[in-house]
Amino acid sequence: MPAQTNPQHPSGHAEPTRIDNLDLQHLAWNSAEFSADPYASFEAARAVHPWLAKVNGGYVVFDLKAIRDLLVLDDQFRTSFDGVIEIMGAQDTAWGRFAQEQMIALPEREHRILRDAFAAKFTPRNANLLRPIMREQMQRLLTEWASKGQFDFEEFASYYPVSVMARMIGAPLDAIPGLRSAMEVLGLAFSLDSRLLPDLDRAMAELDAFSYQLIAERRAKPHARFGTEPDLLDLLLEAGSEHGITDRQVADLLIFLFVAGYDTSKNVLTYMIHVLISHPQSYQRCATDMDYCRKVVEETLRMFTPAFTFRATKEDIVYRDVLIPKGTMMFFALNVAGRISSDIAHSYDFDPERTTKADQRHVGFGLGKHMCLGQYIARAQLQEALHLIAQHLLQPRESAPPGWRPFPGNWGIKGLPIEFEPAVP
Ligand code: HEM
Repeated sequence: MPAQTNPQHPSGHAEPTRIDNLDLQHLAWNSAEFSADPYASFEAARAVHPWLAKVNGGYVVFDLKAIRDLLVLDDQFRTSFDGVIEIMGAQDTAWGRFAQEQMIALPEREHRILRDAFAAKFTPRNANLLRPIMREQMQRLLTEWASKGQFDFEEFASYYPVSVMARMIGAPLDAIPGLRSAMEVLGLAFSLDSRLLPDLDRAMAELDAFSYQLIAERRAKPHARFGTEPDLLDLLLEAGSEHGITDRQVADLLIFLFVAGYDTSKNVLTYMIHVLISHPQSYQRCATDMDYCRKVVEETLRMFTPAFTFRATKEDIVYRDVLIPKGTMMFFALNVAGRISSDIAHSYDFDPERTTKADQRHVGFGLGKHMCLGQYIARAQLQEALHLIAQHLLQPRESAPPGWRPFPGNWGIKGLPIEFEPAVP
């Protein structure tokens, strides 16, 4: 990144200020108040510095442009879960092993081998081929739930990503409740509460047994579940054999796909309905206009995404006029960047028809070499779900105010009780 020109300095360039010498707002983000409204605190931080604040253990970048500039510097950052494992005291546990060996945490070379092996299976085309499965699973859920006239939308939404993923890899449908419970436990891991460790380890043991059994059965009978057409598990096993990837790694990838797609998709879907309830005309249009559903999904992801991410600097970095020394932990607040942005007009307004320049695109799926592998699947899932939900749950309204999940972690709505008129079949 070029340093800024500074007419006060003899060289004509700004002398960068070390990040630890900056006057920054400290964000205490581990509180219920913060989770319910992080925007007020980030706006207060922005009044002190345009793109940086301080948090326990490091610094947080919250401005969209700064995130877009920094998160692509793959050679200068490394993903680091060491701190998380230490805080949790999870060094020799099943969850600790998984957290350190999951795809996103792997050292550069191992990550590249896995990513290169599997990326070709996660194309927009392959995601589109999965749309019938997505529609079928959402239709099943609606048939079961819609006649109730009221339910907790978050609970309803939680069955969708896990059942789509189960179908994508040909897992038996009776595995879904167990998988969902395991995901609920694992989703809490990044709230960094070490009392959760025994539960995390139990969930890992169940997921391990499930994945190894599925792999063994599939090896014995390739393409077993859907006749002659390979499903996602067939494709992953095929890619794994070609690239010499072990069963341990394939099992970890399966678990990672469930984990990566569960809370994220559920929380975006829940937030999307929360927003649409206060935009009834948009909601109605989603029932008939699939292209509009696409726009609503993108606008929702700009306004809200559950994920934030973190990296440690591998070397000194100078960005704008700030020196970030080697070994600094940087958090990237993807989840608020679409609103806390000086570049986006009326950033707090929900406007699916807004025009967005390329350098203002949301970062809900991250950027750089770890950018979400499942992004096309996630988008297709959300679009298909929204289209069907808007057809079946008419005039939804909230019957109680929603709660909020912890902010650092998989943030989002915790409980969204709604009432609605079921569509007459
Ligand atoms: C709306 C739903 C989703 C959101 C918001 C989301 C968000 C993200 C983000 C922000 C990252 C990058 C993390 C980082 O850089 O540290 C990521 C990575 C990843 N996601 Fe997603 N995700 C979603 C759904 C999915 C689904 C459905 C799948 C699987 C089918 C998936 C698979 C992955 C994988 C494998 C990675 C790691 C890629 C790598 O390390 O190379 N995600 N996701």
